[in-house]
Amino acid sequence: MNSNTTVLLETVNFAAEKHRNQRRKDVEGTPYINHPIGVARIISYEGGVVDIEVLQAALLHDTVEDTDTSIAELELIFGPTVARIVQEVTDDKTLPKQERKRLQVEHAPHCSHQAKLVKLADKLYNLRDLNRCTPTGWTAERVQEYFVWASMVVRGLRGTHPTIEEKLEELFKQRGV
Ligand SMILES: Nc1nc2c(ncn2[C@@H]2O[C@H](COP(=O)(O)OP(=O)(O)O)[C@@H](OP(=O)(O)OP(=O)(O)O)[C@H]2O)c(=O)[nH]1
Repeated sequence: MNSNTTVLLETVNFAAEKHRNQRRKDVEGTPYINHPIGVARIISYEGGVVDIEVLQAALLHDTVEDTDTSIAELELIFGPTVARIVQEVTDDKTLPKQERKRLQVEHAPHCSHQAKLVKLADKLYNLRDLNRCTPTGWTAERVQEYFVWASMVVRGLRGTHPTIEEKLEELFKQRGV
């Protein structure tokens, strides 16, 4: 087995352990790990990106925001580049939600190319998921607001990956955003 395969399996296993007890907000309670795996798959399969550190960061992108994982732990296990990309896509959960959302729009254009790829794929996955089913407790208005906000973040990520951006633009168009 080549070493990239080993590295990716180590990474997905780490993420699965960390997200072990978390579920998505859909009615079926889909295991949370489906999301980071799906984000990495968009970058790899749909985007044709082979940068292993981007794929690792995609698999790990919610571990710091949503579990007990620290950036230092990621740096120790996966190295400084992966840890830095995850840091760039991690929201500060101590801030009020509206402030977090505002900061994502503000920071998007200043992210590294690698972090922009993860952000684009994260948004594409979540928007497709919203089209698939409405999370528990969400109104149609809240879904529409998420589309509008995501379009503002994606605007700041333009010029990163034409194919993934086209797929996002198609979803925004369908929603009249
Ligand atoms: N569409 C969808 N999203 C779900 C589901 N379960 C969990 N989520 C997560 O919910 C977040 C969006 O919900 P919000 O209410 O806007 O944000 P919040 O959870 O941070 O408060 C996204 O996480 P995030 O890391 O905050 O991403 P982002 O909003 O920063 O892009 C998304 O990954 C689901 O079943 N469907």
